[in-house]
Amino acid sequence: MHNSSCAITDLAANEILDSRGNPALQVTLTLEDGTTAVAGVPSGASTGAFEAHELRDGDNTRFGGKGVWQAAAHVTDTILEALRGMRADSQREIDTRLIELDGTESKSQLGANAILGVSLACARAAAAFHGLPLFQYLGGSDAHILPVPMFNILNGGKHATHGPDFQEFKLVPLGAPTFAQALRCGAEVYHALHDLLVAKGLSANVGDEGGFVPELPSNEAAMGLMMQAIERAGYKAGEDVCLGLDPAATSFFADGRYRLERDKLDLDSAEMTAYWAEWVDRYPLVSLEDPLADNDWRGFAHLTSVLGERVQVVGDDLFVTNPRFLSRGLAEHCCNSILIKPNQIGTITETQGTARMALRAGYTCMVSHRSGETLDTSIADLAVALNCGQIKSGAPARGERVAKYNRLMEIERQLGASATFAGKTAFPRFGQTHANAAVSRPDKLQGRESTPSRGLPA
Ligand SMILES: C=C(OP(=O)(O)O)C(=O)O
Ligand SMILES: [Mg+2]
Repeated sequence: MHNSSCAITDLAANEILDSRGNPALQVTLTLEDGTTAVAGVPSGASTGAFEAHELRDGDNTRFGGKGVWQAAAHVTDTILEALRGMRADSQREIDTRLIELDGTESKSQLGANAILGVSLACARAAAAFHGLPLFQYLGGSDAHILPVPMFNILNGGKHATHGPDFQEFKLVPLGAPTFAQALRCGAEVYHALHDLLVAKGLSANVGDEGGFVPELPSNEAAMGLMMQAIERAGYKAGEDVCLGLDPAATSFFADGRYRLERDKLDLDSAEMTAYWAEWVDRYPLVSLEDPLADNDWRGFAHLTSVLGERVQVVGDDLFVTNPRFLSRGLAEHCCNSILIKPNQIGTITETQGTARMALRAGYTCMVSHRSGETLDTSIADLAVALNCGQIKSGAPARGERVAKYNRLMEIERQLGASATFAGKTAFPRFGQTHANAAVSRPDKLQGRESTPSRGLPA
């Protein structure tokens, strides 16, 4: 059945600023019946080596970052010419056409930013045309699971200066009964951490994703602060709230060594794994993302064999949302979870394909924002569409981060009685982990925190 009013008639593209103040691409798509949809494309800082190519203008710098006018021109010239007249609700055909049109493995001809902007705008327009919310259009009538949010409340690595070596220290409020209460918990612990930092005379400045960036004597001191903030906010660590990490280890890996400046340590891959094993013993960690560098496949296989029964090991830079790298990971038993970032692969169809491939293989999936974000909230809908149960979108503060969390609350309200918060079920290893380590062994934890060489300044 052909309905011509769903046909694509126009595409517009322009530069906007992302949350770091760098140019980002915004695409507006129009259908024959007058429906319009807008999509914004985010941008990473700690990018994986094999991510789809984000097209940036040469040295034509604007606003302190490189522009996206070339990508915008591809949208309004080549892509519009190819898609004009196609039905917006034929997402798979449209994405296939975009891939063919580009013709490169890395989407470097048209730019993955141009391609994703169109792919997303197309999905949004089709959803609007059919009178469906985006999560239902993408996920069908069974899309009902609200993801556990991971709140990155303490920033380091490439997302902050003078912070810890590790990029993200995250709260995982898996014990909450609803998404809205998980969000409230995240905000309360975030504020408790702020007050704790002020009380200790530490900086409460924030990094790219809205988390605080205190200057600390060791990386582990950040874990101590997270635990104290949870307690200060009146929650029970290991029960109401667990912890997640994204060290983004590629950023401190060179010549086969992991160099931790804060800890004055220079480790090989096996020693880095042993370092993480100690943290898994000591803290209620449920998720460990990119604990090793993105070319350390053997190291990942070893780490997964040692820790994979107890903790979620997530491949972000390792898999770059790409089925080719995920296949290698499945074959070599690397990780048991994948991060899903639409702009790492470039189309909605491929993003959903990689996520479903992972879920079929028994891997968990976490949908993710980028460190340079726009106000686009598509990832919130995508997480519900996939029923995958996990999302990360930074701190529960800053407009571009809370836009996604607020959208999830809206979806929860829309779904009403059908809404199901993923909670602990999103973490199949939760019961087997040492998730209660901090609760059942407070003496050990306290001991570590008061160790002078590793402890916080008074
Ligand atoms: C969100 C992340 O950072 P970026 O967008 O800088 O890659 C990440 O590494 O998971
Ligand atoms: Mg990451």
